[in-house]
Amino acid sequence: MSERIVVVGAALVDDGRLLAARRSAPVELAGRWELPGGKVEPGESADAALVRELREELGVDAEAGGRVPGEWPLKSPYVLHVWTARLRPGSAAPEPLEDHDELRWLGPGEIWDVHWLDQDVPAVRQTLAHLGAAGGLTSSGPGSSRPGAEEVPGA
Ligand SMILES: Nc1nc2c([nH]c(=O)n2[C@H]2C[C@H](O)[C@@H](COP(=O)(O)OP(=O)(O)OP(=O)(O)O)O2)c(=O)[nH]1
Repeated sequence: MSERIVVVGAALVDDGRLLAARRSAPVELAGRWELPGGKVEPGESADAALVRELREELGVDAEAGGRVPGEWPLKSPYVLHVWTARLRPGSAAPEPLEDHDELRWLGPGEIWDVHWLDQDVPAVRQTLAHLGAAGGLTSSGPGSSRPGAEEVPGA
């Protein structure tokens, strides 16, 4: 029997930008970018895990929104679920306290400027579609960079 363990990743959005975090460990993931988050513990809800992980890793007071539809396989036995999240009023700004050595807030035209973990690319793409449908971020995918495409002239 194979047991799956859910890793929750946060699509933390603030002021129309998505937070990306560069992993500092383990060595095979170091230097690549991900959605901050971590493993859901036994008996813990996914949204509670997300809030806990964001507090531990980034020092922020966040609240979970909704789950982005989909599930992405990571190294067995892990699977990635993505939840939208936002900072609560009065939260500290995120800092790379644990697991990461750099953070970047990415605007709609910058999403693919960072070297996401390979396994995160489809999750990020789906997250953008989800956020775009909700009136949030929009961006074209990796390899289809169209500078300025998201700018709507003449408003
Ligand atoms: N948080 C997160 N982990 C990811 C992503 N993509 C990806 O492959 N992973 C992997 C890295 C790790 O092997 C695993 C999650 O581990 P973690 O180290 O972030 O979780 P954690 O804080 O609960 O870990 P732990 O040190 O307490 O055991 O999933 C992602 O976008 N976000």
